[in-house]
Amino acid sequence: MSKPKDTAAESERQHRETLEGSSTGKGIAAWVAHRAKPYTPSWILTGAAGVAASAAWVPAHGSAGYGVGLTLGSVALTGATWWAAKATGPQRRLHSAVTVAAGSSWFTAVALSGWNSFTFGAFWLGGSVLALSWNVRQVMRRNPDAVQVAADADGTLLEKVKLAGAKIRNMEVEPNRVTAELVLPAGEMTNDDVTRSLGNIASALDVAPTAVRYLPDPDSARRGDLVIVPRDMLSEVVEWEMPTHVGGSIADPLVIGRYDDGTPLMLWLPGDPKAGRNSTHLLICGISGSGKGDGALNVLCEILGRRDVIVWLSDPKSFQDFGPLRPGLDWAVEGGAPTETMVTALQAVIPARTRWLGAHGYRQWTPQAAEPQTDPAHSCQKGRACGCEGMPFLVGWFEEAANTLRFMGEDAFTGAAQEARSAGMAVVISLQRPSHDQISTSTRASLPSVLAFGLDAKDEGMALPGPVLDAGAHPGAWGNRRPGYCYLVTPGVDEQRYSAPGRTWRFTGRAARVMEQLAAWAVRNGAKVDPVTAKAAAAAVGKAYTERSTGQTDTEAEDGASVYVNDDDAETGADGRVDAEDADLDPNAELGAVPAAMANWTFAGEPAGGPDFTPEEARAAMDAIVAEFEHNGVMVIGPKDVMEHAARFGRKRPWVSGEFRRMVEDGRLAATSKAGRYRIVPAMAGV
Ligand SMILES: Nc1ncnc2c1ncn2[C@@H]1O[C@H](COP(=O)(O)OP(=O)(O)OP(=O)(O)O)[C@@H](O)[C@H]1O
Repeated sequence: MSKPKDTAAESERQHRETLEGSSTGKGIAAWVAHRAKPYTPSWILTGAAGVAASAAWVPAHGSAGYGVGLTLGSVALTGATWWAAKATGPQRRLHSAVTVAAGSSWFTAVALSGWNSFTFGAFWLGGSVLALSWNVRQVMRRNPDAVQVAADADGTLLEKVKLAGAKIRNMEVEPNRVTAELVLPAGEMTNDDVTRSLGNIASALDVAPTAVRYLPDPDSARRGDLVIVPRDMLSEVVEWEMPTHVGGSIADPLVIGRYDDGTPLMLWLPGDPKAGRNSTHLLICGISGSGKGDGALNVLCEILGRRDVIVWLSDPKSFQDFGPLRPGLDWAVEGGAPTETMVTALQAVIPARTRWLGAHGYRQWTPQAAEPQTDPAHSCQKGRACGCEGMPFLVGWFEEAANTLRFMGEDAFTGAAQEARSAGMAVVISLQRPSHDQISTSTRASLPSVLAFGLDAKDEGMALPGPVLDAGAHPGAWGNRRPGYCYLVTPGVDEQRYSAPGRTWRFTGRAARVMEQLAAWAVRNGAKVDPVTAKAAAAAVGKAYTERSTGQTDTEAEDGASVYVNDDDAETGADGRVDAEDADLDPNAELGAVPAAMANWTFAGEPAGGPDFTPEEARAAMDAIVAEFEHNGVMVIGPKDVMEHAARFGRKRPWVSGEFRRMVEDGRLAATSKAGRYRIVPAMAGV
């Protein structure tokens, strides 16, 4: 056990003592004095300060040097208190510092000017309030629930839940947490037996199922810590106020709520800061009403407050929740074709970004990569600083992502996700249900982090890793009855915390105004897309990116993008909107000559009534259709999308398929990783 000191047990002993006493007249006075005794130190100290200040007044009176000394002493004492209390909780630290600051200021005032109506009033009013505030803390420190649980969690409890023979070695009782070190009988039981008994332990102690957790000792099959958190400290709803670290780096923690013991709930998208690994992708999941939307807002607001990150976001829900933040996003699209285009661009920028990072000596993205490259150790030119523009971290965010994942196809997603982790990119995917019909096992495995809100119990296995569920995590117990309750599994957080519930902050109407201000801040002070990413995106999807609508006015990056002609970076695209008819087309296969049978399809048997286009006119019409798609920012298409238009001049599906092949040969279309879908090569890329 890490903290042998048992403050709750001590407060319990004091509590028992205060209740003891007799009921005779003398006895009652003695009992009152006895009960009041634990609360007297703060009052005695207040009185002592009064006496000491009166004594100090005599020599101090009228001395300027003494006045300066006292004032400096008061400041120094407050500073020392703040420093000395750094190991305690934030509330205790603030309370101590405020008490010392108020007390020493008052002492200085009396020492210099003596007793008058002001110093007297401040003494009895201020002194009483401060003394009482410490008494209140004393009362609150005792938590009968924890004490009761500790009393119950003895050998009888273990027998009741069929763990007879197990021993409790140490028991630590904190205000709202009991930690019992369990040692199981050698050769008879394993940690798995305790895991299986967690529900029974919760039932025996009459606490919530999620209040009991077991953290097995990784070095032993029969030892571990049984943690019981009797009172739900998360039941209080806390409103979101503002991001925690505006102007900081995306490498600083994103703080999105708190755990049940009050510590901050946080994650690092660029990866574990201690281990220095590659970035992580995040799955946010939870059923409707579980608070997933507010949870996502917590994460996104934290991201947008950082100086070195840009966000591409797809939201098929038409920015219902994210509306106020939209101007702060580098690129924002709704669902359907624009999302498909964004995914294509996201895949296309990966190799360009990885190449740039490698050329500048970064094995992984760091905040330094986002700054101008003035360090010769991070230069693309031998022996001297290159001065290249920095590359901000890129977050690709896909709301209601089940369709997006289907568009991309499993292999395309897992491959891209893997590569993106070393390209200074993180993908955030939000899903209502992480079930097998929504997300495949391998796609799930490529998302190392998860923020799981209340779920359907049968989806728990896909949401959280087995050991976290074994340790007592149970999001299925919440459903949508505990909005904002969540489990966070992510690199950088102590694994023992994975099974501890947390709660995000709630967004209310008032938050919209702050979000607008945050977006405005991001437009002015946040990162702008770097030329490498912008050019790779423009090469892949052209105007869909360069003419994207955002709240940003800086078009520098887009200007740079328009001269980019290297198409290698944009070789792959993705989608899943493939007709059954096209599914067996292999877009990557060698495009041989058009089959003989197809040659005859051309323009034969056109329906009567269709415009009488010559082959040349029909081809020109086809080119115009593709140009129209490009003009509208739809950069990934398939024969199905074109059919409706081609039918108007009497062309059928085989003719359209033939035209697709011609355009691939001409370089106007490029195959994507998905059968039957093609990326329009931006007209400018061939300039
Ligand atoms: N941390 C929280 N504390 C308390 N209430 C919350 C919290 N987060 C969200 N809520 C409330 O829960 C309700 C549902 O939240 P939210 O809309 O975020 O859920 P959701 O999972 O996104 O649902 P849907 O998918 O239907 O949009 C809202 O009334 C919201 O105010």
